[in-house]
Amino acid sequence: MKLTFYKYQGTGNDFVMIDNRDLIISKNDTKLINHLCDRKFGIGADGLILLENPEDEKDDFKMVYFNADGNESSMCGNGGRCLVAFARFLGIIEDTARFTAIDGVHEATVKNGIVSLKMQDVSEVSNNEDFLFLDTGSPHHVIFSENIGLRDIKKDGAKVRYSERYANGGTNVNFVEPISSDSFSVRTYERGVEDETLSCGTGVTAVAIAAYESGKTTSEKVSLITPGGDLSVRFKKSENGYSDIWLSGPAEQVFKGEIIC
Ligand SMILES: N[C@H](CCC[C@H](N)C(=O)O)C(=O)O
Repeated sequence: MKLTFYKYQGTGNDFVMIDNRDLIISKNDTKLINHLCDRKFGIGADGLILLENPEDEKDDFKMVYFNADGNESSMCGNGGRCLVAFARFLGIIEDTARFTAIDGVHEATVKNGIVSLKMQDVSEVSNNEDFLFLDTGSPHHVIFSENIGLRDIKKDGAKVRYSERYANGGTNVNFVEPISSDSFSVRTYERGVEDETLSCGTGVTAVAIAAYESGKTTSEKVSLITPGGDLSVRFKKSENGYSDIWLSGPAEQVFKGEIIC
């Protein structure tokens, strides 16, 4: 089969994007999806995203996300932002979008090359002595630490991800260093990639909320500096938790390609 695909990246988190409105790709083809994401034998990416026709008539499209290991996964924030840019490129939307992903409905806007994605509300944040845990569409373990630039993220992240605490399904792991009262440097180990990625959208969203929850910021708008680029997260704190959460940053098409598979 000759497959047309597009490669997108959002602050260095990169994805194979496929217009699957004709359902050419089966969601059960783990082997194919893993091959397409392989950086030596395939196209290479942190994940693969199918754009499909909406099931809800109020939606513009549907998002199906797979980690590089080929397994369908929980929500991908940077992937959602890239999918909005892809839908705009295909002419499906103009500057606003509404779509459904595995964690529910998302709204998005596109302005001056920046894609802003509304994330699901967060009602529970587990604030422990040396880490916080919350789910922003994907599960995130958040550790505030000094000198994160010196860390071996793959080693330190895998230790947490495969620990007894997360035996049931694992987690993503974020290492965070405060830069100012409203900006933080973040490095992320991603479940399903099983390595450090250059940024993680649900991860920086979790970091922004964890910073507020643990008193490391009093701002409801936070800058997150990742090895792949800068992201911004804004939210509203209420007595029920966190809502009106928006993840903003660039999302770019790198190339279009064809692959025989
Ligand atoms: N690897 C994550 C999903 C993708 C998250 C990340 N790429 C993002 O931008 O949110 C997981 O299995 O929970």
